Amino acid sequence: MIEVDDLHKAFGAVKAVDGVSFAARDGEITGLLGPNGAGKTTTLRMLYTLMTPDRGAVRVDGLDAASQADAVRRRLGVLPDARGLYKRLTARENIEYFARLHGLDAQTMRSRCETLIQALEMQDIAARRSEGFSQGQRVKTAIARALVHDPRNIILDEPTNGLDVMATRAMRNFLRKLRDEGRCVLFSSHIMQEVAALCDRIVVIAKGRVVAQGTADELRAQTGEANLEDAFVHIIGSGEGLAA
Ligand SMILES: Nc1ncnc2c1ncn2[C@@H]1O[C@H](COP(=O)(O)OP(=O)(O)OP(=O)(O)O)[C@@H](O)[C@H]1O
Repeated sequence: MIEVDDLHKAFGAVKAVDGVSFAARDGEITGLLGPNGAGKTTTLRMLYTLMTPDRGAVRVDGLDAASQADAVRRRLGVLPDARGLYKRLTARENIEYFARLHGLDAQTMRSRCETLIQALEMQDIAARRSEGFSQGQRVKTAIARALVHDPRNIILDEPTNGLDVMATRAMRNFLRKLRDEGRCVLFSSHIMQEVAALCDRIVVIAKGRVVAQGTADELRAQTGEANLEDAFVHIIGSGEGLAA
């Protein structure tokens, strides 16, 4: 469970995040949807303790991210916006390296790696050096790496960015599987169809503020629009920046 209470972050005169509050629950996929520059990445960075908020609080499974940052990090698996891999290492070695950083013993490390390689269908790339990997192969490796310590809460910044149709479908199924295991899955996207297809709850963010939140049905009901695309346009005030 991730709880966000009145987060603020400014860069000089730019108020990137201006009072964001929401909760992402266990056993649900929560989508943070907003146009380019809305403040999604900045919000997520504060959630996974990379950035300190100017104001506000984040709690993960009830733990405060500011005062208990290490415990919070252990409970989080993060796919950040930059998916840097160690290019001299194979996919498996990239994953194992993170397992060691998390202090996993050798047997747990091997079994977690194997489970993730199977679940993400990475058998063909596991022994390949990651230099030259396609975008989809890079994302898979980065996700496996993020989940190696079996976290209860998973944060993904635009996980399907740059993926083709098949890879996007596979990613959606994988996120549903994590949800069905009872985990808390939170991801950002500027693609409304993506969020509509996948999310149990949607948090719509624009200009650093939450402008609506709820299930797809609730958002449609709040706006009086028959379809979700029209509801988003209604909420945000324009369709600009919400790519199809
Ligand atoms: N490190 C930074 N320094 C200065 N301004 C920043 C920084 N990070 C973000 N911003 C600004 O904060 C605002 C929100 O950016 P953010 O990256 O959080 O948006 P986003 O919703 O993730 O957008 P996108 O969909 O384009 O990735 C933007 O105006 C951006 O230019």
